[in-house]
Amino acid sequence: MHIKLLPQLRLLSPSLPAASFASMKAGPYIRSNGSVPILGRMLPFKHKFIGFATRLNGQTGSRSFSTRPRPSSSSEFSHKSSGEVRASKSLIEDEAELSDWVSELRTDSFRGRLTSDDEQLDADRARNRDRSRDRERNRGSVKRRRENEFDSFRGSSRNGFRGNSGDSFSRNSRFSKRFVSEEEDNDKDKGESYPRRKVHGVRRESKNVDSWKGKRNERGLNSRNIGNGSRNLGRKSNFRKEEDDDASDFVEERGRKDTGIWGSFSEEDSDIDVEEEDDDDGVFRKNAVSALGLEKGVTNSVSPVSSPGTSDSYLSETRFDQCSLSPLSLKAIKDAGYENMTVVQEATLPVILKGKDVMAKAKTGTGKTVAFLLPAIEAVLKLPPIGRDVKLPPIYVLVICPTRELAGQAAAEAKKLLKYHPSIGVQVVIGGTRLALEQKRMQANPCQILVATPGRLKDHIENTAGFATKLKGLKVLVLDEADHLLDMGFRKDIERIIAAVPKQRQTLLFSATVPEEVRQICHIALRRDHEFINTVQEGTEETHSQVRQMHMVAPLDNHFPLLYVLLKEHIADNVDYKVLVFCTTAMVTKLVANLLGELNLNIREIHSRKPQSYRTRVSDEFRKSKGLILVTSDVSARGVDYPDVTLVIQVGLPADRQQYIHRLGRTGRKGKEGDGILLLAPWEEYFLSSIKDLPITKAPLPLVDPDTKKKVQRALSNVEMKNKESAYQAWLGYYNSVKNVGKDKYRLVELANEFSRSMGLDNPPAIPKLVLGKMGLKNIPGLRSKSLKPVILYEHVLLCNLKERIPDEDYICNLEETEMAAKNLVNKGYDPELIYIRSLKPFDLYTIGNSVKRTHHVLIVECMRTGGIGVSLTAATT
Ligand SMILES: Nc1ncnc2c1ncn2[C@@H]1O[C@H](COP(=O)(O)OP(=O)(O)OP(=O)(O)O)[C@@H](O)[C@H]1O
Repeated sequence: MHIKLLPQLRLLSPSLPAASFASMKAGPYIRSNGSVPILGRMLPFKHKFIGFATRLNGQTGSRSFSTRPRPSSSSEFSHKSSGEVRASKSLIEDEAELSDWVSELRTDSFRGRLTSDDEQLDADRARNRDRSRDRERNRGSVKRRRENEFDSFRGSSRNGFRGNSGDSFSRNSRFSKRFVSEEEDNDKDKGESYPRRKVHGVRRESKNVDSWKGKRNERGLNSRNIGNGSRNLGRKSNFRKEEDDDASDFVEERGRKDTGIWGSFSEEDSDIDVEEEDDDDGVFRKNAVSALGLEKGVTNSVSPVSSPGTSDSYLSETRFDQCSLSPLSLKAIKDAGYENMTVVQEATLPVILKGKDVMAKAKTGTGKTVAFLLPAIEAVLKLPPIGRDVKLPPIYVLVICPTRELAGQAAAEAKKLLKYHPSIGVQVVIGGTRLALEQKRMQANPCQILVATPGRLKDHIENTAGFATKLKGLKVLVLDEADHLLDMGFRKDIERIIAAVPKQRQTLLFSATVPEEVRQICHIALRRDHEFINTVQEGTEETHSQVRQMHMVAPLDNHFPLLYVLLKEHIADNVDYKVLVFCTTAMVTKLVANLLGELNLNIREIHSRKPQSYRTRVSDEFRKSKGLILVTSDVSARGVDYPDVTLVIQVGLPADRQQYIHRLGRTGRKGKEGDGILLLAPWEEYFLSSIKDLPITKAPLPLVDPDTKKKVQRALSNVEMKNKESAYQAWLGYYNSVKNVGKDKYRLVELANEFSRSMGLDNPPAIPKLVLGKMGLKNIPGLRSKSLKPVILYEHVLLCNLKERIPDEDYICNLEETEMAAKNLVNKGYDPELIYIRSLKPFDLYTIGNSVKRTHHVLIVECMRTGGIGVSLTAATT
């Protein structure tokens, strides 16, 4: 059920059609302490306030709270065997943007001390030293004996290793290894550490790199030639495979049959001996059809590009001007400073220009955005101009990105490429901004290309007049970070969006990771004859070999001091340091940022609970800066292109293997060097099995001296109690959703309380009963619970000067923040039925209601301008 707040409908209750409220139950009459008099004073008319708490039959219970992407209902997560949890889209990740200051819930504040464990720390150090020594002994041929791996890691940065990496990459790019030969794969199967290849080129230019590579070789991992390989110059060796497809509802809707086309095409298929064929676009492909014995019923092609998977080179030898692009596009490309195509661009451009659907996989930071934007722009250029009399000019290209930052970035790249095509307009629609503003902007400006986040796009489809009609002219649909968008968290929105665009269209799916599950369901979006262009050779690393990856395992209560030491060490070694610290949830991010700020590090923080304007500002600043640390949740995990990031630290479990790879991919972009550290607690170590094919090595823990420990303790005691409480609750919610940890609730609570102690708290903070219920943690020993009161959110237009006169339990927001505040409160465990919004603008309230209803099912809105009475908006759309 979807109730619109039309101006005429402002007066609720008796006059509303009974059917509209059939599923609602009148809630308690809510009086807010003191709020009515204040509002009454502000308004020249008599003010009444009636609240209607509505309840959606059966839905309340099913909407479980989680700090993780979306609720903990088991159906909404797909668990991987290794214990990974494929996180669904978070309420807080992108759709639920939350006002920072609104999170100031009153709580009993108490500060504790940091419990440290020197003995454990020392034991860890000793163990790691031993392990390190063993490794050293085994190494034998390593020229420079290192005191320990951590020092070596630091040393490599000191030696200026990073400096010339970019060059080495462009020099060696070529068509590195395009295809793994049988010989190489056999080597791999035998566990040989270094594939023998008939290749030319440089292995590594830096000694440090060599030493790292040596380490990898010892581990039997895929150390490889870098930036070189068999030079099939001017050629591309792909192979093609087609197979039978089954029907799928969605594809039938699009008028074609499709199936889990990837299902039977395993990664080992790339070992198949193939025969080369010259394609008409000048691209050599290796046709695997006959070799695969799949001639019958073959429907799609899979084209691992032969070289890039084994090369860390991101540039190909092909120049943009060798491709049939419009002269004005070429001019813009030149202005952007791009001359040669990147490998993924070279591989995909000819295929996309031919109009084919493409799913492309290419490593992080290798130019996928241009790879899909450029041919999409060319497609628009080929279309006949729209007559002036057309009232609703179509949107031709729709790019969907999972986060706002990414959407903004893609739009900026599109604008660069459109520099000399002024008649083609790019617009962005993302959450956290006013729907009405976006509506106006789209009306007033050309919008042939639209970049959007899924939730807001769905909002426009449902609520913006004429928008659905404009989408009917769509020619190209792009899903950036496609695996994430097709994951459970976004799936419903994406399906709804796909249903709203024409079946006859070109679809492009791009990502650095394409797990098997996504291959199975990509037919939701793609045509049966699409091509899978994989520039990451199957069976080889999905990460860049010039990024050194390490993990450290330490008890939870050592994590904060260790993080501090790691950052200090890195800063000391890198004048131009630029670090990303990934935390598990938004509230943990906030806590860590507070702590590091207290420790006088140059910190910025970004997560979904920050207002969009703040996020944009911080993101822009970090892009341009050096000497800065960005503490972040997963809003920065994918796609965000921050140049020259020197170190990525991941604290705690990443949501899954893909997320680990994407987070790590914020460094090592465009062939640059970088470092990655994963900091885990001992009980999180199991995660390593899901990334065991990646060249990640265990590093001994750096020394944390007693002074440093005390310093961190002091800093922790300065962090506000409410931040610790929020972090504790968020931490509990996150790990509760992680199958391996959350399955044993008793153990989970023990660990959460360990986390609480690591923040310096003697007693764990109390958690709202409602939240505990939703997390399935009622009556688990070790938890403390509390009840919550109703809350009223005030739109601040008239009340901003009266903040101090508003009772404590109420909040003042501007209009965007009202929505965020509501979500924030729900995330904190407030019952949505006890959240009330007061505002003066019926239209905007309508907008808020419709946005919020996606995730929260009840908001009660009071329309005072007309002296109206409360109107209930419900989240139910069915
Ligand atoms: N042909 C090119 N030559 C040089 N630089 C390029 C070229 N194409 C793109 N770039 C630059 O490469 C950088 C990385 O590009 P982009 O962000 O599209 O990578 P990506 O593959 O999408 O990464 P991720 O997987 O993290 O999303 C950007 O700064 C972009 O401007």
